[in-house]
Amino acid sequence: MTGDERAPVALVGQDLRVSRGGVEILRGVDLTVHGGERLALTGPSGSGKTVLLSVLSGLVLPQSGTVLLDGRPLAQEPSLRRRLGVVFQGYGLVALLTAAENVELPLLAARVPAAQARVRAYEALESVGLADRAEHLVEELSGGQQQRAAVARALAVRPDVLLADEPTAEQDVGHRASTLDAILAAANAGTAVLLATHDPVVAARCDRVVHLDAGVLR
Ligand SMILES: Nc1ncnc2c1ncn2[C@@H]1O[C@H](COP(=O)(O)OP(=O)(O)OP(=O)(O)O)[C@@H](O)[C@H]1O
Repeated sequence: MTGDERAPVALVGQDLRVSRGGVEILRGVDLTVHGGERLALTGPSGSGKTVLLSVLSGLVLPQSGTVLLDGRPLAQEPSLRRRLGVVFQGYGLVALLTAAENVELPLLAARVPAAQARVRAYEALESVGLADRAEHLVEELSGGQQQRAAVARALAVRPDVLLADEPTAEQDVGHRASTLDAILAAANAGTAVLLATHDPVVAARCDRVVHLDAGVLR
């Protein structure tokens, strides 16, 4: 035991439906990602991958359907969202904080002691090759570095579920491989990993691939 293993739990989406402006974006999606599993979500641009990840993360409420984490409904228990790590396309980093401070934020919110939060932040930044930029402000980082900082922030919380939208899209080939290694390694500790991707290299490294087509999962 490394001390990081945890009982794997599943994230389940049941009959998820989302409409915007009269257009159906998700048309009854059922999806389960199991603890320890690496699942790739593919599909053409506009097929609904980002919307599906937003719903599964609890950030967007579906018109109907349910998201369950460990059998409990996310919509009714918002605190469950602390057990999720998310990497979205805008990254959501705080520009006037350093990379390390950004990674520490959710740890401090989870009442991890400050010294421990710092160690975990550096470990996570190291895992995505960003330790040498840890003390730089986000606004001083390149787009690809910001993306890796967002990945580090999601990994540092040791989430039950990691939801990531194109988490290596801004990386060169070398950093794509190492960032993907760090993300996929989370599954070894029991994290359920769900990656939306257009990249066949990323999909090929996952255990399972599901395909979204015009809001329907195939
Ligand atoms: N807030 C919104 N209002 C209206 N339409 C939306 C909204 N958000 C998303 N959409 C539409 O929903 C569809 C799915 O969008 P989404 O971003 O989930 O696609 P995607 O599969 O992630 O695409 P990409 O691969 O290009 O990132 C698109 O047609 C998009 O225009």
